Amino acid sequence: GFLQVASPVPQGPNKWHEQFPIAKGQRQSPIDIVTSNAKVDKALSDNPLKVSYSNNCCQSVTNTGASFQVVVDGAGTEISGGPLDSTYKLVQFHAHWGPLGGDEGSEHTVDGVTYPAELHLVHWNQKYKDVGEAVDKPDGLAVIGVFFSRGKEHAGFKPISDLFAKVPRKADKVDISFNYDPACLLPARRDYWTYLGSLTTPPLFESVTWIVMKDPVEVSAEQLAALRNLLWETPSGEGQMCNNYRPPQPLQGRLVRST
Ligand SMILES: CNS(=O)(=O)c1c(F)c(F)c(SCCO)c(F)c1F
Ligand SMILES: [Zn+2]
Repeated sequence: GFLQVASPVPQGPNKWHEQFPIAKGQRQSPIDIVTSNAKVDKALSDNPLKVSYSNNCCQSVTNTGASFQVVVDGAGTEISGGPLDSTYKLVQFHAHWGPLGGDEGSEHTVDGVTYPAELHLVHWNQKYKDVGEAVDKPDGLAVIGVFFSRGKEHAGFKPISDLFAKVPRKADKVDISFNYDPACLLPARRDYWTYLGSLTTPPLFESVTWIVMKDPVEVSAEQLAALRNLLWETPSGEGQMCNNYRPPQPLQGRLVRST
């Protein structure tokens, strides 16, 4: 369960509204993506999503106490096009996952189907001076979500998943000394669903243009298990970090568009 700094007992997602009323807002995330209700929007293909990351942008991996976070030096890590009206820069990526060996763990679901984990590549709108200014603006952030399915090892994710054992505790941090291009984590087919939503962890700001890739990428059972080398505080003391996902929230009449 999630930790709320204010109270000694961990407050799960169904209690967040007490401290963050926006939890019951009109554009909360994640959602269940009902594929038959998604509307193909030609404008998305007419102006394709452009992902141009550099391969020396990743600086370090840290344990945030809620996930791992690969911190990125935003230089040359831009996305634009598709649903975006401006250029956004990558600031970090992290993931959400479920219990050992289980099939739940993703935040978004597709026609009710869950995946064992979901990667989030977080970008901020360059019209703002920094991510701190962007984080609570309606067009402040763009998050690319990538579903992880259990299968063959993901060679591109291995250099990162091998680092989790080096950051077992909150605030542990290890530098990334090798070249790494986060674009290797994207599926080959770049089709996606997009909708207006929010952060999925407190403060739950309604500031995210979501871009959820349709195709999952395969990672091995061992790579999913490596996520549990990360530890966090549980009611009975330190334990394996898992189930750090928020379940789907009411769509509130929003339109989900599709390429
Ligand atoms: C989408 N996943 S999330 O809500 O859990 C999430 C997160 F965990 C982050 F740390 C950040 S960084 C914000 C400025 O630092 C973020 F934008 C997020 F959207
Ligand atoms: Zn996330």
